[in-house]
Amino acid sequence: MQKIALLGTSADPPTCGHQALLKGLLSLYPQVATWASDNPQKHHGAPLALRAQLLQALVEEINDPRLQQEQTLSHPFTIRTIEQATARWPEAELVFVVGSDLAALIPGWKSSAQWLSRCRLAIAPRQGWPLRDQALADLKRLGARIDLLELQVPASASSALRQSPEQRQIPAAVWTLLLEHNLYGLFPSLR
Ligand SMILES: Nc1ncnc2c1ncn2[C@@H]1O[C@H](COP(=O)(O)OP(=O)(O)OP(=O)(O)O)[C@@H](O)[C@H]1O
Ligand SMILES: O=C(O)c1ccc[n+]([C@@H]2O[C@H](COP(=O)([O-])O)[C@@H](O)[C@H]2O)c1
Repeated sequence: MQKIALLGTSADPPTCGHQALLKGLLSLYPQVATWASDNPQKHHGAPLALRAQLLQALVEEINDPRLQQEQTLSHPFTIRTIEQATARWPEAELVFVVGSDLAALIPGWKSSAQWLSRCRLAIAPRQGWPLRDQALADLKRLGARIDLLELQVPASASSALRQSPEQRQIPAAVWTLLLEHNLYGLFPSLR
């Protein structure tokens, strides 16, 4: 069965961390799908349609035919995303990817045991967020089948960049759009 890695992101904004993660996934999986979504536990800095555009710019910059932006998978709740992905690729083995910062939170997500039974869960290391044995044990108790990914991803975080945008931590094509739309207070005098 062909594996498809699925990476949902708030893309608020996409960072060099997302870029490295997507490229790393392309080195591990034959196909990678990404989308911008709302996170039910967060307030976002830009509207979803604009965040989807930012992510599209990153996907185009990476420019690999095995990477696609699948906005149809976008839903705040992963259970719905997995249902959509199963309908989209009924023959594939789905691999839902998260950074290690989310590992301990997944048991609190809507219907997590239900969607974990329908895909594999891949966890990428996130600097500053060591994967705790307790988090792994809790996920396994819920039935998760887990892949621990050996990837090097820079420590960039969208929340920090919303507070203080830093060009070297944002992919070039995304930066161009941030300037164009004056996002995240890049030009305070125009706010
Ligand atoms: N630098 C990074 N290293 C590893 N994983 C990352 C990194 N940045 C994002 N991810 C992962 O990518 C997915 C999407 O992350 P998201 O778009 O929420 O970015 P974020 O930087 O965590 O945002 P925020 O700072 O606003 O919480 C999550 O699974 C997250 O763990
Ligand atoms: O299903 C949930 O309850 C749930 C709670 C928080 C986040 N998610 C999903 O997890 C993915 C990563 O979210 P984020 O905000 O870290 O980019 C994204 O696809 C969200 O829709 C899902």
